[in-house]
Formats: sequence, C-alpha cells, structure tokens
Amino acid sequence: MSKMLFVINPISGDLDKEELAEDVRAFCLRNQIETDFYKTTGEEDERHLKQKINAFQPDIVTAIGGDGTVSLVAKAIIQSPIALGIIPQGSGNGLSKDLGIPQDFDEALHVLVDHHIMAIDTLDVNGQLSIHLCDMGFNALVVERFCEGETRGPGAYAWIAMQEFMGYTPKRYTIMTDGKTVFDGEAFMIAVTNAKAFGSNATINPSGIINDGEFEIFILEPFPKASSLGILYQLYTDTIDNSIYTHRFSCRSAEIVNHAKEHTQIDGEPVDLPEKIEFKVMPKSLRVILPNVQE
Ligand SMILES: Nc1ncnc2c1ncn2[C@@H]1O[C@H](COP(=O)(O)OP(=O)(O)OP(=O)(O)O)[C@@H](O)[C@H]1O
Repeated sequence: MSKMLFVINPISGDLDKEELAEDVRAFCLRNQIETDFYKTTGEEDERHLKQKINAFQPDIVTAIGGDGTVSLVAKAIIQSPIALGIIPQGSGNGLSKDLGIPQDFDEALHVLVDHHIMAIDTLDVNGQLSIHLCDMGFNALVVERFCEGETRGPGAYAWIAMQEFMGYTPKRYTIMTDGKTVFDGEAFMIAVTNAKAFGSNATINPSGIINDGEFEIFILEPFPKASSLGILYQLYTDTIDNSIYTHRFSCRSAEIVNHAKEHTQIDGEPVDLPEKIEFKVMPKSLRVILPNVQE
C-alpha cells in the first residue's frame, strides 16, 4: 500500500478547500492509499512538515495549493526518493502548468494513481531552493505587492501589474556565466529559470528543458512604453525570442550583481538577497509525479 501525505494551504488562490480534503480522503480510501494531511499555517511550515514526513514516511507528498505550497513541499523532499505530487489550487500554479499537470482538481487527483515519475533539475540560489523561477525587477515587485495585499487570485496579480507598470524604472545588473561577463546594463526584469513560463502563461523561455542539466537567464531590456502591447503579445504567443529587447543565456552556474538590490522573488515568494547572487543547477534533484501521456 502506498503512503501519501497531502499538504493543504487553506488560503491559496482564495479557494475554500474544506470539501477538497474530504474528496481526497475518499479517493485514497477507494485506491487503498494510506493517507495523512498537513495543513499549512504560514508559520514555520518547513520545519513542521519535515517532522511530519519523518514520522509518516510517505512515498509521495502532494501539495494542494499554489506555487508557494509546491515550493514548501519541494524544500522538504529535495534530493530524496520521495516524489512530489501537485494538485494546483493557487493563483498562478506556474510549475504545474509547465509540467503539464491538469489544472482541474479531479483530473489532478487521478494523476496520483496513474503517473510516471521524472527527476527534474532545480536551482540553488544563494543557498535557497528554486524549483520554477527566480526573477528580479518588475515581476518581483508585483509579486511582493501581491503578497502584501489581502486579495489573492490571478485578477489581483494583473491589477497590481497594471498599477505598477507606468512608474517602473529599470535597474542595472551585471551577469557572469562561466567566469565571463555576458551582460552589464539596465533591465526591466531578469529571470533565472529551468522552466518555460510564468503561472500567468507568459512564456519567457519557450525552448527550456526542465531536466537537461542547464538553466536559462532571460533578460528583458528597457523598452519604450509604446512597445509594451507588442511584448505582451509575444509573451503570450511563445514568440518572445523575436523581440529586439530580449536575450537569453543557457548555463550551469552564474553570478548576477543586482546593483540596486532590486526586488527579487523565488517561486512566487519575495526574498531578500545580497547584491551578488550565485546560481547553480542541481541536476535531477527533485522527483515529480507527472501524468501518463497517451500515445
Ligand atoms: N494558514 C495560512 N494562513 C496564512 N497564510 C498562509 C497559510 N498557509 C500558508 N500561507 C502562506 O501562503 C503562501 C503560499 O501561497 P501559495 O503560493 O501556495 O498560493 P497563492 O499565492 O494563492 O498561489 P500562487 O503562488 O500559485 O500564485 C505563503 O506565503 C505562506 O506563508
């Protein structure tokens, strides 16, 4: 009998999850899965979750929440044989979309019993784990405002982005990969990622491969306001590589000097990092549950 621990974030995505827990319990009973639950509190969840995992010894730990909840679970099981399941219930659900995990609750639940497991690369960002996307600049500022606000959900994120856009000033960054400076200048945002897209489906890394042992650094340089609709269009049609304002580098390690100590976020959570930030790929360090693809 397999053992699954479900980590439920009661506030993510502004969605009520009381009934979901009952559905999960019934589903596991039908499928002869031994089940336990951990409800996040927002306080010391990583420590408490690790204790729970030690005591219960699950084969799979499934996050029922948004990117922050997925990241919490990943931190607790990284470099271990335990696999990560995802039932998306957040505002953005970025990693689950990138991995092709169904966004519908019942379908995502079904994946837990009909799946394959893939080991994906993750990133070490100055000693902190990133499983999806770390960025600095405009998006990180929006993420910070979003986290400070009372309202969750994708609408709130889009509203904050619109409010912040007009007044945003690009900042200076220096990027070094493999000991060479590859960029030194101002940028609207810099993203460091293994994945293809944000939870909003804005695609910054269309050819990114999540288990190729490399990550990408995406740079969006300052652009005239008149070009913003064109850039938005390119972001949502997988054609951002056609923009004259973007660059991308693939590498295994990098250092970014964030001269202005501009806002930075990792997997949907604002972080306070020093001016010099070091990035290292951790190849195949996280086992994730993926849907079985029909041939
Ligand atoms: N019981 C709780 N009360 C208040 N905050 C909580 C609680 N449990 C978790 N949190 C907070 O929820 C945040 C993570 O939310 P999560 O990212 O999963 O959902 P989301 O923000 O709605 O969606 P997404 O990240 O996909 O946009 C963390 O900041 C965490 O501290």
